[in-house]
Amino acid sequence: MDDDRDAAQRMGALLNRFVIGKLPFPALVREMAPLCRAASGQQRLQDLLQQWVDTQAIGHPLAESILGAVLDAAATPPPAPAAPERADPAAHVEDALLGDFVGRYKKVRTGAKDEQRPDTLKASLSAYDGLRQRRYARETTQGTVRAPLQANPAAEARSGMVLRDRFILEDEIGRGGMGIVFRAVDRRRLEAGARQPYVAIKMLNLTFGTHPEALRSLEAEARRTQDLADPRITTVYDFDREGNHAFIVMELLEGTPLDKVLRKQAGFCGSEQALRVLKELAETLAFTHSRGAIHADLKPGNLFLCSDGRFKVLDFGISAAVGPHQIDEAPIAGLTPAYASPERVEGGPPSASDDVYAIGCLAHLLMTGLHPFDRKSGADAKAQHMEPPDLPMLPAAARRAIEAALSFDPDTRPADAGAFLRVFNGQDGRAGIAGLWSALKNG
Ligand SMILES: Nc1ncnc2c1ncn2[C@@H]1O[C@H](COP(=O)(O)OP(=O)(O)OP(=O)(O)O)[C@@H](O)[C@H]1O
Repeated sequence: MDDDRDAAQRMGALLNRFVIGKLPFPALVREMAPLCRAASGQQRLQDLLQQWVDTQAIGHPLAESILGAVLDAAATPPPAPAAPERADPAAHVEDALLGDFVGRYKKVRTGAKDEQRPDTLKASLSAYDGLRQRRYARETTQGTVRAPLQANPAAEARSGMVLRDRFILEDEIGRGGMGIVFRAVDRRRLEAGARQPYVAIKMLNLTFGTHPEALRSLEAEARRTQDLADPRITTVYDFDREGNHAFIVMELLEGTPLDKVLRKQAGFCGSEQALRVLKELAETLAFTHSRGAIHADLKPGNLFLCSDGRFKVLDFGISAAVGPHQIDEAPIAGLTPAYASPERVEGGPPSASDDVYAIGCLAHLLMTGLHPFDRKSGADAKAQHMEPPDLPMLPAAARRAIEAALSFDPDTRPADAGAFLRVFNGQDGRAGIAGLWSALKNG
C-alpha cells in the first residue's frame, strides 16, 4: 500500500517538474517508464493524467502524448547507457505543447463545452509561444539557430506555427513548386464566431532577403487578384510576411484538384461534368482577359472541383508575377512546360494567348484524358511538327476552336479566351458547343 502511494507521489512529482519546465519531455518519459512496467503502474499513470486533465492542469492531447510515450518506453528495453541523447529535449516539449494547443483550437471549433473558455486557450497559446521564444533565444546564443536565409524557408513551417499572432497552421494540404500549402485557423474569424474559421496558407519558398523583387511583384499580383473578385477565382485574402517568410492567405477550398480527378475518377473524361469544366474555364479566362489579367500557369493542378459542385481557378497570376524574377539557383515559380506555348517556353513574356494554348491542352485532357502532344512542351511539340488528334465527340466549331488554340504560331491562335469562346460556342455562325450542351442536357 505504501509502495503504491510512493509510486503515485513520484509520478505526481515528475509530472509537476515537467509542467513547470524543469524536466524535459524525454527525461519525463525515461523516468516515468520504470514506474509503468507493470499493469498497475500503467493504470496509476492513466488515473493521474485523467485527474490533471479534469482539473485543467493539462489538456487531453498532451496527456495522451505523455501516456503514449511512457507506455511505449515501458514496453521497450532501456537503451544502452552510452547512447547519447540526440534530440533536443525542448523540441519534444514544444511538440507536446503544440499538439495540446492545436487540439484545443480544434475543440473550440467543434464546440466542445469545456474548451469554450478563452482563458484556457490563451494559457495554452502563451505556454507554446513562451517556449518558442526561449528555444529561439537558446539556439541563438548557442549558435545553433538555422541560417536566416536558407533555400527553402517554407520547409520550416509546420503544424502549430502561429503567423502574425493570427493564423495557426493546422495541417499540411500539399506542396508545389512555390511552397507548402496549409489549412490554418484564422483566430480573428474564430473570435468573431465565423461559421468557417479556416483559410489556406501558402508558405512560399522565397525569403525577402534573397528575392525581394519577386516577392514585391507577387504581392502586387495578389492584390490585383483580390480586385478580380470572380466566384470562380480562388479568393486571395492577403499577402503577408512573418519575419523573412512570405505567405499568401487564401480561401480554403474543399474538394479535389483536377489533376487528381483525372487520375482517380474513371468516367470523368468526356463527361458532361468535364465539358462544363472546360466551358467554365474558358468563360472565367474570357472574363479575366477582358480585365487585362492573365493566369500564365494554367494546368490541371490549378483547377479545382469543389465538393459543392463549384469550379475554381487557383494561383491566378502568380507565375506571371514571379517568372521575370526567376533565379536560377531555385525553382521558385511554376512554368509547367506541358501547358506552355512555344513562345513562352522560349522565354517570351506571358500573354493571354499563352492561356489560350493551355486551354487547348486542357480541353484534350478533359475530353480524352490525354495530352494533345504527349506532355511535350509547346517548343518541343513544334520542333517535332506534332499535330493534335481530333476530338470527334465535339461539334465542329468547338474542334476548330481547340485546334486553333493549339496553334504553335501566336498569330493564328485566338488572341484571348474571349475570342476562343466565340468560336467554341459557334457564335461565328456555325454550330458550336451550345448545340452540344443542349443535346447533352436533353439526354
Ligand atoms: N486555397 C486552397 N485550398 C485548398 N487546397 C489548396 C489551396 N491552394 C492549393 N491547394 C492544394 O495544395 C496543394 C499544393 O498546391 P500548390 O499550388 O502549392 O502546388 P501546385 O499548384 O500543385 O504546384 P505549383 O506551385 O508548382 O504550380 C495542391 O494539392 C492544391 O490543390
